[in-house]
Amino acid sequence: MPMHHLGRCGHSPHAESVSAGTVGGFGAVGPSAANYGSAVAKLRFFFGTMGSGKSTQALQIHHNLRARGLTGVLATKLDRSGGQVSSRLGVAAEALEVTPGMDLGAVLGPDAEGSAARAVRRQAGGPVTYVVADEAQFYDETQVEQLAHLVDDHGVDVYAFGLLTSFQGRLFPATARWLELADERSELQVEARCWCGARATHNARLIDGRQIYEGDLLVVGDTPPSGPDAQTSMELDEHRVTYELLCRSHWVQGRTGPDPETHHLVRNERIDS
Ligand SMILES: Nc1ncnc2c1ncn2[C@@H]1O[C@H](COP(=O)(O)OP(=O)(O)O)[C@@H](O)[C@H]1O
Ligand SMILES: Cc1cn([C@H]2C[C@H](O)[C@@H](COP(=O)(O)O)O2)c(=O)[nH]c1=O
Repeated sequence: MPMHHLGRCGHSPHAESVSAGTVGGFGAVGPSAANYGSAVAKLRFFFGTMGSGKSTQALQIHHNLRARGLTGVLATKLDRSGGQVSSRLGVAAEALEVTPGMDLGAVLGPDAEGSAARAVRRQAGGPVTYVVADEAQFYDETQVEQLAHLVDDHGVDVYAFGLLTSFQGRLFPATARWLELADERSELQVEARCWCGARATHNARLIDGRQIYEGDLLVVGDTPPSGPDAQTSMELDEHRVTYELLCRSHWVQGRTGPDPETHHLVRNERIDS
């Protein structure tokens, strides 16, 4: 029997499924009577900086599951290339575009009805038994909870890939929710590097080449070398937005490169205040 058909105690998760909407909710303390889905399925959260290989690994996992005949979807939200998961290694694949407020239980669940659910099942090649979710930091917190319900109630395996912290050095709200709910949390093993050679732990946002610490949380953009010249480089109010990977020390200092003249501190008062 394929792995995804085994529920807890060997029961089929589909036979004992309970609609996501009926579960007590994550605010409730202690296990819910309805939480008796698959013992095998897990909510996995993989995190790293930009350029740490998240999309590459998401594509690999989806490819390997598909290659063994498992039916599931690749999903993304606000990917740079729109409607697909794209890796800087050059691989890309069509993906379900998760939009704000989209009810993932209603779209991905085994009992889901309607044209969106049918389209998803067509893309999955059958009932959704796994979800590979890229750009997971952009999901609504409610959507993270909906995916956790799919794991517990329907035995759907979820593999989520996202950033830990924003350009402000704070957890994304969705990331906090992934960390709170995940069965497994893993840091990506490919070490992105700061210009100084240390492991990059922070994502800096640069406006016209200068690091900033305040602004909108979500601004789709890219890292050099593709960033500055790429079509995907983001223009915001006629300013060029790029991202740079830095070690904590250089992120705090606002030092985005070796030359103190051109890679100088712009404002570090935010972190001290
Ligand atoms: N030409 C290349 N040769 C080998 N690896 C590359 C090349 N270009 C990019 N990469 C790898 O791709 C990684 C970025 O992968 P990607 O999946 O796009 O990252 P993320 O989704 O985390 O932003 C880089 O850390 C680097 O290891
Ligand atoms: C740090 C940070 C990043 N973003 C955006 C920029 C990119 O579009 C994505 C991350 O993509 P990747 O696949 O991990 O390279 O997130 C943002 O909106 N806000 C931020 O603080």
